[in-house]
Amino acid sequence: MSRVRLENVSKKFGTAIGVDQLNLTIEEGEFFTLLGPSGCGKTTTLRMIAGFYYPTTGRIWFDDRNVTEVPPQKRNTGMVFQNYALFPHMTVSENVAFGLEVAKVPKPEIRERVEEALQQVRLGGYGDRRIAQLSGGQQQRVALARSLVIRPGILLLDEPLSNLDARLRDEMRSEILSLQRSLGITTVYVTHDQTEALSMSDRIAVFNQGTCQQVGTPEEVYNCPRNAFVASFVGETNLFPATVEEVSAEAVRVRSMGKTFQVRHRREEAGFSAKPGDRLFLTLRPEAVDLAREEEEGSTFTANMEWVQFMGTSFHCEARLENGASLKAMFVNRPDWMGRLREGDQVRFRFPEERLQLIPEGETNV
Ligand SMILES: Nc1ncnc2c1ncn2[C@@H]1O[C@H](COP(=O)(O)OP(=O)(O)OP(=O)(O)O)[C@@H](O)[C@H]1O
Repeated sequence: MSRVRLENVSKKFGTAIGVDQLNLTIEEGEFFTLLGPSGCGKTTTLRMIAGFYYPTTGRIWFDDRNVTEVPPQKRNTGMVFQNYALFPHMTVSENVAFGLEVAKVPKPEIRERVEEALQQVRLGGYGDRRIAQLSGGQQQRVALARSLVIRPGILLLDEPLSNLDARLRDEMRSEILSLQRSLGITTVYVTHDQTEALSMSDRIAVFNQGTCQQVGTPEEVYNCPRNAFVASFVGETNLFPATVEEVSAEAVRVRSMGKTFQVRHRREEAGFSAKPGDRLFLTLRPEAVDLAREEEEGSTFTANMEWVQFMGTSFHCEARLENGASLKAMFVNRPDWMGRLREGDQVRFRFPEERLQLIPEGETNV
């Protein structure tokens, strides 16, 4: 098992920047996810950890070993690719055995280890099948077995679930996670899917345009996003432009959409400071939006319901506020609410002040 450290790592492709000045530490045994939209640099980062790319500048460490320019086969990492990269003309066992054959491991040991790896991914008895005879999910398991059979210190997974249908994805998510937990192997997982990242990871690094925007536990990244990009990429959110009126020890008073809001401080640790006149975003997650009671005043807004979607466990809706801003809201399904949320209706919403947060307007880097 290894701890992985990236120190001021940048990767340029000609003049294009793949990754810029990245500093990351992935702890031993951790399930660590690189999350971000297409082209943000997550695969480039994973490939540098694997040794398929060398950084243009900076250093990579596995524990105390500088591996910056060590070739992939000498790093003891196991990698699962998005398209699995299996050999279609070989059997399952031959695919899994490949790395051990190359390393000239004795035949009886290869047989034993291949069987053990297939058991780990619940493919015991499938050794003689051909790859073409397997479903997508089974092929994914073969790829996983092939990466585990070499007993790597670090497991690298590049969007391993993106070719599977939704139900299989959920199933494989739990399987990969329980395998990782039982082996205790340091794992770096690349995905653009925030649900995968939130549900599987010990910690997440959120990427945008080649830079890391925030590193934290799923709860930290979701509940205390550091900037507008993280707030809107990890989950959905409402962002309303606001101006700071007054800053006290406990709260910041802001003006937004013609109303005044008191927002409790909770960002000192992130180095956030605001002064009167500053422009920033007031944010509120859709699930924090509430319906106002008849007599209620204060932070309430009348809005026109533009659409409502029933999702089974919840209703998702979007409404247009009087000032033209749109508001996303989400309500847990309660049968007694049927018919209360209808497209075209005037609805009064409440913004609970304890759920409001402030995010600096221009901040894009950590
Ligand atoms: N071999 C390459 N040559 C030139 N540019 C590259 C190369 N690989 C990546 N890039 C560029 O570097 C940036 C980061 O790419 P990267 O593949 O790491 O993104 P990603 O977040 O993994 O995206 P995706 O999810 O689409 O794979 C992109 O702008 C991409 O075009």
